[in-house]
Amino acid sequence: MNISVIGTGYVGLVTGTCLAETGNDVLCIDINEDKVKQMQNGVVPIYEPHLDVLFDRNIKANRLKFSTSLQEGVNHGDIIFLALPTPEDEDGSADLSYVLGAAKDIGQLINDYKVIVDKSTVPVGTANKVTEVISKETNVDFDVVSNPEFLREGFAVDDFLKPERIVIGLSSERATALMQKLYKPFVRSGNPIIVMDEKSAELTKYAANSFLATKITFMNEIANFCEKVGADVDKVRRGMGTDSRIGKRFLFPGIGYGGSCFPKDVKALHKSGKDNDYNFQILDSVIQINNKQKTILLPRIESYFNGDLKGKTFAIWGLAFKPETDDIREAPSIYIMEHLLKKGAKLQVFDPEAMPNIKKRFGNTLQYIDNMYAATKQADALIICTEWSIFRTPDFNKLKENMNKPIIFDGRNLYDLEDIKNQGFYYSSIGRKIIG
Ligand SMILES: NC(=O)c1ccc[n+]([C@@H]2O[C@H](COP(=O)([O-])OP(=O)(O)OC[C@H]3O[C@@H](n4cnc5c(N)ncnc54)[C@H](O)[C@@H]3O)[C@@H](O)[C@H]2O)c1
Ligand SMILES: O=c1ccn([C@@H]2O[C@H](COP(=O)(O)OP(=O)(O)O[C@H]3O[C@H](CO)[C@@H](O)[C@H](O)[C@H]3O)[C@@H](O)[C@H]2O)c(=O)[nH]1
Repeated sequence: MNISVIGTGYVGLVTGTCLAETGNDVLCIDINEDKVKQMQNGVVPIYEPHLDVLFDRNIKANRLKFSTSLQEGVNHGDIIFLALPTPEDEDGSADLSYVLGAAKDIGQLINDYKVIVDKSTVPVGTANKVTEVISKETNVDFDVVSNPEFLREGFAVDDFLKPERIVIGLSSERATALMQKLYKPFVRSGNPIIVMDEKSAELTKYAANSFLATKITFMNEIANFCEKVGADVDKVRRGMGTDSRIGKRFLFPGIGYGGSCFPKDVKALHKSGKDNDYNFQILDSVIQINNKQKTILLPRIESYFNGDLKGKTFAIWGLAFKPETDDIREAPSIYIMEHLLKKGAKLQVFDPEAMPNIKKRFGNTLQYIDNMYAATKQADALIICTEWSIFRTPDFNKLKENMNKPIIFDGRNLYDLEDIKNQGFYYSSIGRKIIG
């Protein structure tokens, strides 16, 4: 099939590449000329594991192409995916200007039947809005489909190729047949394509993300309580997670959830509630608790140094909002670093992939070190914000040699308490007793 994807970010580029991988002829459109040039030159503009192999293969096979021209995109695709940003607006709602703007432009450009697919995360009722906007511009026949995306950054290719489910919200038989045909190769494992109405599909996405954010937040509260009463959240987590009704995943406490999705999606669902005369009390709490959790290490660090951080040097390991991505959107590291800089601290930072993005935001206020050990030289403490695998088994002797004092504040609970005690570190983590 001929497919167009409008927007080549984490979702659009993965969607386009994976659809080319199953034999479709895909044209990806982006407004960012530099990005399009890079892709036309065979360069993947984001860090996403395994994407480069598929990207290369499909460009070579002539199934994956790039352009800045929406007109070309509209002419090319039988199915046109909208993978555009839906960032948080000032009032917490999802900003639909990118999606509705593209819908209007498409309406002015179509001249034969198209299926327009909302891949972006959009509030209930958006498919109707997209339909209205396009209808105002054209009399040509078209269908609008809601097809929310559930991929995780860092695992995006695998999640797209082997999805646990595909949710499709639509009301037209013609579009149903096309979407079923498109997704057939991805559900060979027996995982379902779940077809429903547009509104339910739109809400499914927000419900899933908000539930996961709530699960994490619940565990963060349990962790905070563990510290009050002397329990160990790692043990509690294992004790709970083995109950199959609860499940082992997404029970890891830490310095809050971040990223380009959970923070904005929880707020957008909360706002949708308000707009429809429903008060999502649980989400209100989740938002507030997570805001606090992001900076939970700061009072501990300040109290350890008697409130005086001026001139202190901190090594920061992990800047991305999670491992295996270069994405720093709503990363807890940002909030921690901004606070420490305000207090006059010097920060020596390291991340395997996210340093260029952090540099765009922080400029030369940070010392960017391209080696995790070198970042700890003369540091008064090490602060861990992201659980990259390479941080899991460090050479503790090297750390002790490098640092002024062996002190670690760990926002991701990477180390075993007994091990770290034997190594002679002061160690403060989340929901576990302080060592040292
Ligand atoms: N990132 C994720 O893991 C993820 C997962 C599932 C769903 N989503 C949702 O998917 C949507 C896209 O997210 P993302 O992370 O891929 O965004 P992104 O910011 O990484 O990418 C968006 C792309 O759209 C381009 N763009 C903006 N305006 C355009 C226009 N008018 N025409 C063409 N291109 C345009 C930008 O240049 C950019 O390349 C959002 O609604 C998000 O909530 C994201
Ligand atoms: O036990 C856990 C699991 C995750 N997190 C944090 O939660 C955030 C989100 O993590 P994750 O869900 O792995 O990453 P995303 O790439 O943001 O993916 C989420 O957001 C996407 C965008 O909507 C959805 O498509 C995915 O299904 C959903 O998992 C990160 O800050 C993690 O550090 C925890 O603190 N504890």
